[in-house]
Amino acid sequence: MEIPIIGLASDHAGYELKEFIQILLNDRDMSYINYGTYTTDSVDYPIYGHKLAKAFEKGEVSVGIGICGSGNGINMTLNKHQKVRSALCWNEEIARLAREHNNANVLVLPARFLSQEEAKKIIDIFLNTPFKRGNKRHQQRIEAIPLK
Ligand SMILES: O=C(CO)[C@H](O)[C@H](O)[C@H](O)COP(=O)(O)O
Repeated sequence: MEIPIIGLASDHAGYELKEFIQILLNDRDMSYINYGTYTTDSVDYPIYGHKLAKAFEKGEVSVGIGICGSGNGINMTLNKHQKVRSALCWNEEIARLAREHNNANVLVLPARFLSQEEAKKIIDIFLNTPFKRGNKRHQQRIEAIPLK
């Protein structure tokens, strides 16, 4: 089984949650690369969303976690990239569906609207739920997303 390398990216609003996530991943001996931001100074989320998406497209990481205040800005940025299916998840059920139905490869968290404990549960669901690979309708819909 492929051991995932997780790419992390956030703006200033997501910095603290990203720090927490790194502790969580360290505790679990999981590999990750942090693409910034590296301080709480105000920055623009597109810079970090594009960094994470490019790393994903180059194969440096096989799954991503993006974070900003509401989640919307970094999610919009990530989804501009053809190979990325980024899902904004604010509870466990949305995270489970993002994997089972959408085969999302990047999880986006809204840092200003989640506790660390909620984020931890969402991350666990996202990383451990498989796509319903044999399901024709979900597969067809995913294949129809990219612009031809
Ligand atoms: O893109 C966003 C909103 O859709 C993110 O939540 C940003 O983190 C947020 O806009 C940052 O806000 P700030 O007032 O500059 O801290």
